[in-house]
Amino acid sequence: MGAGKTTVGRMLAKRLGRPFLDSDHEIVERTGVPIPTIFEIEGEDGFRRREAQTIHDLTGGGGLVLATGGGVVINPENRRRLNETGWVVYLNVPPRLLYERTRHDRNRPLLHVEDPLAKLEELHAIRDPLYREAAHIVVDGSHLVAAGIVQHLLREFNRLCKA
Ligand SMILES: Nc1ncnc2c1ncn2[C@@H]1O[C@H](COP(=O)(O)OP(=O)(O)O)[C@@H](O)[C@H]1O
Ligand SMILES: O=C(O)C1=C[C@@H](OP(=O)(O)O)[C@@H](O)[C@H](O)C1
Repeated sequence: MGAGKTTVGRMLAKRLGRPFLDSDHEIVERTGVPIPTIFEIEGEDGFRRREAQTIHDLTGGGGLVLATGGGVVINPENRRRLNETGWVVYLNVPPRLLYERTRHDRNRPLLHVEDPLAKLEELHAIRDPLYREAAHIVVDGSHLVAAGIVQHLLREFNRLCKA
């Protein structure tokens, strides 16, 4: 949901010396069309099926930093798969800031509504417990400096690996 996962994920991957992948980008590559077009032709259900297949295909091998679309947690199998195959980070950003960071971008079909802030508030309320269920680390993504979030994550990964 425009929480800053690309910014933070790329920086983290660089620090870890691992490749960075983005599941939405992979879906666009596979279909050859932008995400709003998938929603138009196949509806949200069609997009979610492609998303689940992509998550399945990109996880399990390890050795990479994967950014996922904000709705990936709706599907219990996605939550389980992500949680069991890697360290999952929930980058939590309040709806008002999500709105600020996404309002110039037309690439999010779920936000093509009259009141995108209200939609973000609704989605955040529904999804927050699901992100927490899937995640090993919950981090405040409203931090101003992405590098600070990355430093924090590196310390947390270290702690988890030693536990
Ligand atoms: N820590 C941050 N502080 C301020 N702005 C940020 C931060 N992280 C991301 N942004 C901005 O928010 C927007 C969305 O970030 P991005 O990383 O592309 O999000 P996502 O991949 O989750 O959609 C971009 O304009 C980016 O510059
Ligand atoms: O929140 C969602 O359900 C979605 C978020 C989008 O990704 P971002 O999290 O990058 O916006 C994209 O996967 C799709 O439009 C659906």
